Amino acid sequence: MTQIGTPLSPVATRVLLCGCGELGKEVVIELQRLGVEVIAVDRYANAPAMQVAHRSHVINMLDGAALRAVIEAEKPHYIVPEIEAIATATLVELEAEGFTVIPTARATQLTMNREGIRRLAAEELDLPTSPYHFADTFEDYSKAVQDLGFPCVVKPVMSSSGKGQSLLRTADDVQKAWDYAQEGGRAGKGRVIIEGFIDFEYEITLLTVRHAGGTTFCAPVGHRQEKGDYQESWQPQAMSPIALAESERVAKAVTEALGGRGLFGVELFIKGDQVWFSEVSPRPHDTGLVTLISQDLSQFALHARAILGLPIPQIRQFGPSASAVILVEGQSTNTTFANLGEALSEPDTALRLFGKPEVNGQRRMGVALARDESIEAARAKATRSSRAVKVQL
Ligand SMILES: Nc1ncnc2c1ncn2[C@@H]1O[C@H](COP(=O)(O)OP(=O)(O)OP(=O)(O)O)[C@@H](O)[C@H]1O
Ligand SMILES: NCC(=O)N[C@@H]1O[C@H](COP(=O)([O-])[O-])[C@@H](O)[C@H]1O
Ligand SMILES: [Mg+2]
Repeated sequence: MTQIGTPLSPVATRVLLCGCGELGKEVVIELQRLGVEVIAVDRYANAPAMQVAHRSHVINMLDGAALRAVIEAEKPHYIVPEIEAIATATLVELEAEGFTVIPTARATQLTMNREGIRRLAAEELDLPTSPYHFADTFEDYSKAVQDLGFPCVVKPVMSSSGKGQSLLRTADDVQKAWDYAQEGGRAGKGRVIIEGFIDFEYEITLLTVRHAGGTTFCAPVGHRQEKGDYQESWQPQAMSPIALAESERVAKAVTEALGGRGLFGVELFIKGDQVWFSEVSPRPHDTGLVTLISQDLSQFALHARAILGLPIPQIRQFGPSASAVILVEGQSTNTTFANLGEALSEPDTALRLFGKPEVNGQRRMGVALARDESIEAARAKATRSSRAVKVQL
């Protein structure tokens, strides 16, 4: 039987979050609402999720010994990865020693590296993906580009939010895309994936939750990306019944292969009735921020319920909804957000300001949310709200 003990007492139910950005912050809030004791871990102090957790630790999460030390000291009932860049080999060891990793240590290991998840999806599960090659050297990379032809996409195998990613249109792009991929990878220089370009009509994230009662899909989330980074998302994305059924088949297959309990963001490219698997996050997805206004149980609430083994009898979708990011560029540790009266002047709008302590370059610092009569109206409203926010560095 599922039970939750009093936080900060010997019977507490303890969750340790690895990664403390905007997505983790909302997961922590949902866990706090259920009376869970939350320990937040990230590489820098005052990260968003740390500000709402019971306590926090600052460590290099790619350092297996440091990660193990924190986990052994805190003895969490659930370890919840929130980003990809973690010493996942250590998570595999800890799981073998009896710790529970959400959704599974293997899922975090396979998705940390694009090669792991791509080979699983395309070669083991036989799911449709873009054609692809991996390369470690400029020479192999050039051959791969030649084989796939233009346009094609190159990404470091370890990166996220579009870091190090380029679209190659002509031979002139080959050298600079390589140089950028070598700079942009989160673990420094190394292997890249080269993918054939999929000329999709639209792309979706199919939020899929594996919980005690089975697998449940949210309504599809459509989104728009720039340079591999999400700008706006909306729900529901209109789809043909065949494309939706195929999307659910692909999402079911990949999440079943990764196993465990939790919410997954399955990224898919769609053209007519055709569906390609792109990648999957074994955790809430940035484009799923829209569910903070579009569903009674957001993707974060669903993750919390799934982790704790609680039921998810129904997910209520509230109709056309959208999110638009608040991107900030510059350098500051004293950012302020003004003109919020205008940003929230329309009905059915909401804001999340993440509380990130620093901007250095470009950073996602908040998101505007809106509901309306149509997807077009909801997108326009969310974008108006986002643009109304005046950021002072
Ligand atoms: N093979 C492809 N064909 C067409 N578009 C692509 C391809 N690969 C990536 N893209 C575009 O770039 C976006 C980002 O790619 P991808 O999801 O692989 O990057 P990411 O760095 O993992 O991003 P995130 O961490 O935000 O999910 C996709 O959502 C899509 O818009
Ligand atoms: N696409 C993945 C994604 O959106 N991840 C989210 O961004 C945070 C890092 O933000 P930062 O780079 O501003 O520190 C992560 O911690 C997570 O919440
Ligand atoms: Mg992606």
